[in-house]
Amino acid sequence: MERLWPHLESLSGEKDNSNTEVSVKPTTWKDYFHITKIGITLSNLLSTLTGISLASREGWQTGTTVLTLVSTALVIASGCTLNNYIDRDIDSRMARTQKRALPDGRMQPQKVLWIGITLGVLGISLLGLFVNLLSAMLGLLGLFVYVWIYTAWLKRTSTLSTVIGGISGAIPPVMGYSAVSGTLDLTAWILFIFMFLWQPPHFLALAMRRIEEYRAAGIPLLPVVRGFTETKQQMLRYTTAMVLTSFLIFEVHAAGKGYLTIAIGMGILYMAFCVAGFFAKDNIVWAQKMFRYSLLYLIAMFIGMIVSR
Ligand code: HEM
Ligand SMILES: CC(C)=CCC/C(C)=C/CC/C(C)=C/COP(=O)(O)OP(=O)(O)O
Repeated sequence: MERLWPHLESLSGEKDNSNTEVSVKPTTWKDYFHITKIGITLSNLLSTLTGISLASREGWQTGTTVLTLVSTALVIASGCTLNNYIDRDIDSRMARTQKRALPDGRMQPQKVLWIGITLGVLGISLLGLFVNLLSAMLGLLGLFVYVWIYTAWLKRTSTLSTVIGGISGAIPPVMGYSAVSGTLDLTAWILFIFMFLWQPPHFLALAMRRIEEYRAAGIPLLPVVRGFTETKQQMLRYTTAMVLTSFLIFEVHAAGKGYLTIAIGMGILYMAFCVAGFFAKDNIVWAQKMFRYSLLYLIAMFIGMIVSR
């Protein structure tokens, strides 16, 4: 295992020397939240809530909603914690990530590994025992794709990492939907495709903004390998497909006219932002705005789906 995936040494029980270079500092209570990437966990939870809402047309079931949110949060937090564990070597090479608890020596890798495993076992068990088997299986699939396929393998080796990683990011809303409906119907698939398509423009904007750091860390992202023009073309393609998919949520009567208004307005603006990128004087400033807009767009769309029936 060591030769193929040197960053996974402790999984095989071998000695972990990854942060022996840095002094061991005391762990703060905040570190326990931050290793779960609390911002990403909570935003994924909003997507789960949206899935629950779309499937709850007959009215909310409070028990199922609370149980689904708590157990899905545990599964996502598990994925993020295990991502922090596996990525501790590359995280120490980038300014954005080197102050995290592991690269900074505030937590021991073995401890983080066990926290990640415990959260995952707890979340999947709760889903399987108290929600349904389908949502538990989806959680397991999301965890597998995010931790093993994306983090341990593709992130270090291929520009396809973010596209394949997008499968895991598209699963939480479907977990919410299937927790209530018990099925994977057309609406569930549309939701999945919408979230899948949202992610490449979201992340490619960040990858452009931080290109020098990613290049230095040796991560083969699209802007690093193919340059800015190709990246902008791909962002426009994904965004166009995502905006068209967003209209289908109205077409299948999963959300109402209020939602459609938001989808059209915010969608056209998103595409206009993408086109503006080809004329941008400063690519980094443009990319920064695109990243922020990707988050604003998603929050507005989720609120539209939840509120407009
Ligand atoms: C291929 C999939 C994805 C990739 C590669 C990705 C990557 C990233 C990265 C690297 C950051 C850190 C930005 C920074 O530190 O400056 C980030 C931030 C963020 N992402 Fe994503 N992301 C993905 C999917 C998602 C999904 C599915 C959601 C929500 C449903 C999401 C929501 C957010 C939010 C809210 C932030 C800002 C808050 C924070 O950094 O804690 N991302 N994303
Ligand atoms: C069900 C389940 C577990 C779903 C996973 C949901 C999830 C956490 C989605 C985010 C996907 C993703 C690729 C984030 C970036 O990680 P990164 O390692 O590129 O970010 P970093 O560079 O900031 O560490």
